[in-house]
This record gives sequence, C-alpha cells and structure tokens, in this order.
Amino acid sequence: MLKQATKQLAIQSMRSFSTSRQNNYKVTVCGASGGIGQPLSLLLKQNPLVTSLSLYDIVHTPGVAADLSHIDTKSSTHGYIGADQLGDALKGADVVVIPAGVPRKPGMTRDDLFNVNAGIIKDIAATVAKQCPKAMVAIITNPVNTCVPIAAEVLKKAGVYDPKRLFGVSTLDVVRARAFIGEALGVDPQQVNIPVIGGHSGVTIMPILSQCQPTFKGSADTIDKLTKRIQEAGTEVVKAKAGAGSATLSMAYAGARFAGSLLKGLDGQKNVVECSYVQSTVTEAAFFATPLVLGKNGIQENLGLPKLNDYEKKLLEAAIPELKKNIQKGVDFANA
Ligand SMILES: NC(=O)C1=CN([C@@H]2O[C@H](COP(=O)(O)OP(=O)(O)OC[C@H]3O[C@@H](n4cnc5c(N)ncnc54)[C@H](O)[C@@H]3O)[C@@H](O)[C@H]2O)C=CC1
Ligand SMILES: O=C([O-])CC(=O)C(=O)O
Repeated sequence: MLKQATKQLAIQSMRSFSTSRQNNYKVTVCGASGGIGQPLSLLLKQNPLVTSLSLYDIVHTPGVAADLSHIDTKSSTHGYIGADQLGDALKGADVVVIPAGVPRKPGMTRDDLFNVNAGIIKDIAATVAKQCPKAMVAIITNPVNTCVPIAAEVLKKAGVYDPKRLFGVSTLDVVRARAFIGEALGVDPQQVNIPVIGGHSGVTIMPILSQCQPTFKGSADTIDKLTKRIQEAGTEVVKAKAGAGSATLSMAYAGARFAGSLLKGLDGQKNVVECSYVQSTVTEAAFFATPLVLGKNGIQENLGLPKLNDYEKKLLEAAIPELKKNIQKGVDFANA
C-alpha cells in the first residue's frame, strides 16, 4: 500500500517536473525584414520565453538582426539571409512564424497573392520538415486559407505532419473584432471576448457576435454592418495605405500574441486559448478556425463551433464552399 503511494507520489513529481516551465525557446521568423517581420521580431525580442530569435529573409536580415541585438533583453538574435541559410535559421526551432511573401495592393484579393506566395510556403515547409519537424508552425502569409493546406501536404510528404502543430494565424480578425466592439460598447477592448471562426478572407471570416462577452446587442442592421466591417477590415487598411501594402503593425501585434500563446502552451501554462485556422473535423471544411486550447504538443483541445444563431448559420453556409475551394487549390498545388 505504502509502496504504491510512494510510487504515485514519484509519478506525480515526475509529472510536475515535466510540466514545469523551461523558459528556453528558439523562435524563427521567416520574412523577418518585411513590413510585418520587423515589428513582429521587435515584439518577440521582448518576450521573456524566447531565448534565441532567428531572423530569416532573402534581404536585409544582417541589419535587422544587428539592430535588434542591441536591445537589452535576454534572447540572442541571429540573422540569416538567402535560401542557402534557411536550414540554419530553422535548425532546432520550437516555433516558426512565417510572414514571408508579397502583400496586397488596392483592387487585389488575397487569392491574387497565391501565384507568388504558394511557392514560398512550399519551400519553407520543406525545410521545416528537415530542420525542425516538431516545431509549432504559424503561417501569416496570404492566402492563409490555401497556404496552410499547402504546408500540410508538404509536411505529409516528408512524413512529419502533425496537425496539432500547424496553424494559420487568424488572430488579427479577433484583435480587430475586440477593437471595434470595445469602441462600440465604450469598454476596454482587452475586456472583450469573441470567437472569430472560419478562415481568413472575406466571407470566411465569421465573428460570432452572439457569443460576445460583454453581450453585444444591436439591431440586425448594426450586427450585419459590424460583421461586414470585421470581414473587410484587411481591405480597409489596404485602401488606406493606397498601394504601400496591407496591415503590418496590427498584424505584428496579433502575430506576437499568437506566437506568445504557442510559447505559453509549450511552457506548460494552463488555459491558453486562441482561435486559429487548423486541420479540423468541426465542419465539412478540412481546415477551419475555432477556439483551441494550446499546450505542450500544440493543440490540446479543439473547443469546436460556438453556438450559432440563424444569422451566423447563414454566414457559415456562405463560408464553407469558399473554404473548400481555397483548401483544394492548396492541396492540388502541393501535389502537382
Ligand atoms: N494572416 C494575416 O492576418 C495577415 C497576413 N498578411 C500577409 O503577410 C504577408 C507579408 O506581408 P508584409 O510583411 O506586409 O509584406 P512585405 O513585402 O513588407 O514583407 C514580406 C517579406 O517577405 C520576404 N520574402 C519574400 N520572399 C521570401 C522567401 N522566399 N523567403 C523568406 N522571405 C521572403 C521579403 O523579402 C519581405 O521582407 C503577405 O502575404 C500578407 O498578405 C498581412 C496582414 C495580415
Ligand atoms: O488584407 C490583407 O491583404 C492582409 C490581411 O490579411 C489582413 O489585413 O487581414
């Protein structure tokens, strides 16, 4: 009896050892010299869980790395430039964040970026498979709805795909929803909780206002206008930047929050929840964003579809065919 109790205590202490904080992670940013990459790297340099920050791009990374390395936080900063240094940049990374690729100009859809960005994601995913197959991979590059399935296919072909570790970053949709709702309700946006599900383009972005905390009440017209503003917020920024690109600073903030949550999960922190676009069986779409509990092995639990009202059920009906098309395009590209 006593022996058994002692054994149990030993197991418990081993468990608490295995969930104790390691506080020691390598993060690689691919596309680190870009409009998103630079401020994202700046924010990651300030994350106390990051001990090694690896900056990869095809241009300018020696300068970006030299600049960031003078900041008095504990992480070391390393710059890697050009395709032949991608392997070293990724070697042993715990988290890989990818904002590499071209952004939209006015009049373009996210899907118009496919021709350039699909190949970039394919190449980076192939090197991830070799250098850091266990890393958490967070894809910011558009079209996110298609780039994530591309990376999944590449990782599958290399025999290292773990659907719990591959994420499309849709955090900016949540960040925007919180900002707009906070403003409308006159409350601190940090106090607003709202799931934004589906994908990351137009009708596939589905803010579930019926589940907002604090409660968001409004006429059908108000709710429709706010939903559409969240769906089209990226285009609002593209238009305002008038040819100088798309959202960079708010995306860097959102990307740093998402990468920070992946690190908290890796570090054994509890109740880390983020919405993200991942492989999914929640709907008919093979990839779909829902709230996820993040843990040491990536997705610990998919919290599934929130309760939807009739208006939101219609949003879902509109999103699914678009998502399926976007996903198929990625699968076909990766297997061509
Ligand atoms: N998921 C989301 O919510 C959002 C996604 N985006 C997407 O993020 C991507 C990047 O946007 P920005 O930073 O504004 O663009 P940018 O043009 O300012 O920066 C992109 C960077 O990627 C680099 N790059 C190009 N080819 C590369 C390769 N093969 N390997 C590594 N790096 C490479 C470029 O040299 C550049 O430094 C775009 O596709 C954009 O649509 C933008 C905002 C929000
Ligand atoms: O709109 C774009 O092209 C960039 C993006 O994904 C966003 O801001 O949500």
